[in-house]
Amino acid sequence: MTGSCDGGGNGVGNGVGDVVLRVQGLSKEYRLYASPRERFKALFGSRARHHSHWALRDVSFELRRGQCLGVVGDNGAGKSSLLKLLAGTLQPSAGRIERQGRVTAILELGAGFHPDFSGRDNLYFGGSLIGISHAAMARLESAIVAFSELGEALDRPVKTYSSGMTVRLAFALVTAIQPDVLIIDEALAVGDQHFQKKCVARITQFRERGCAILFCSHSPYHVRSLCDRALWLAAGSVRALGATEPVLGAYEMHSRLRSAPAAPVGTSAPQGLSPAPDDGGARILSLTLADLGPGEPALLEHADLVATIVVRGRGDEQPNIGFMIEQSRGSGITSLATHEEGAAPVRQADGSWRSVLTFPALPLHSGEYVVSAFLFDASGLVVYDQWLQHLHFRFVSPTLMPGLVRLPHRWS
Ligand SMILES: Nc1ncnc2c1ncn2[C@@H]1O[C@H](COP(=O)(O)OP(=O)(O)OP(=O)(O)O)[C@@H](O)[C@H]1O
Repeated sequence: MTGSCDGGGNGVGNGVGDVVLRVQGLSKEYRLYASPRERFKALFGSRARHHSHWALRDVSFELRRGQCLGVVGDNGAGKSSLLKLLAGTLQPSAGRIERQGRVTAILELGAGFHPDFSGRDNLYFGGSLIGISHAAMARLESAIVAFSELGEALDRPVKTYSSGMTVRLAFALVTAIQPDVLIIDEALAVGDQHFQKKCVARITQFRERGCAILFCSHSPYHVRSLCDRALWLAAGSVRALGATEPVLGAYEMHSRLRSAPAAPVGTSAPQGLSPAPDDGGARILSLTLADLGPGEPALLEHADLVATIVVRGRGDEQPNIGFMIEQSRGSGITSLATHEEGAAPVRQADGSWRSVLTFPALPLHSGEYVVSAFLFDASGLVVYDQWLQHLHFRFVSPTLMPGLVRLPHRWS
């Protein structure tokens, strides 16, 4: 499920500053056999009966105290293999991993729980697997139980828990002790919106106290928000490593080229609308564009683009709203968010929140475009809801020149 291990004494910190994780020449070979029979025969013979698949080849990097490294890459690039190697649940075929201090991994939350044991018994059982002694667990138990909010369910067998309850218990357990290195796979936060916020708050708090984080994600937004460095894995090798923005910019360019042509044109159906049932939590209620005329996609009949987004927040929390314009087939053009610009949504009489975003004299050339809306929490880290590529529109620019966007400019 998850793990913690104490890498103290491995020597990373011996006079090497504040490096807490050092990976050198790390490689992972998976051996693929044509059949179980071939695998069995390989145990007794000297002849190689497998095909090799190198999921990772010669990966090297360092992580320093307080740093957050985002790992990105296409499907199959080797991200999960890397995380499992760092967590110690997989053994490398070559290379070295040096750790300093406590390393905790949030991977496959709850997978190691015993279904017939109660939640409480699993705390002691699971705790012992991640280096928390019985005595230490007795001290931590009440805080873990409080964080998981499981109440009396704690004494029921885990097999009676919903998946949300299981991950709440697992998250509370593995993060009960602040690690020196935290490894997070994809899901930054787990469970419902309320628990997601708690998870993000705990992770952020760890980071503020100097915990190094290695975070694997398909969400460039989260990598940008959280990470100061990024590692791009391509076919098992390091394609780029460095400051977040240049690495992500290069990775996004690669993704765009790979996936073009992108979204289908001509539909105004709410694609990507959150499939979650309405549980009364925060969500986007509407996204509209003013002055859309007839046609498919609709023609924007005004030089200004005016988008109105109405959302439902959580309690009294001030939500944040994001908006993105993309070409219908091709590149993103601009993304904006209220928390980036100090432009708080306005509370309406019915309790909803509303932002109106105006692009005066829309500086785009003629073409077909699509817009998306996002709903964030107060911090901008938790994405409560997103309506991806929700509305397509056509725009005829007064400019006759070719291109995509009229940049601010000056002739002299
Ligand atoms: N147990 C395994 N046996 C054989 N091949 C494997 C095994 N696990 C992963 N692979 C292969 O290793 C490569 C890297 O897989 P990995 O899961 O690490 O990639 P990933 O970047 O996490 O992908 P995704 O984003 O799709 O989760 C892939 O080609 C995958 O098919």
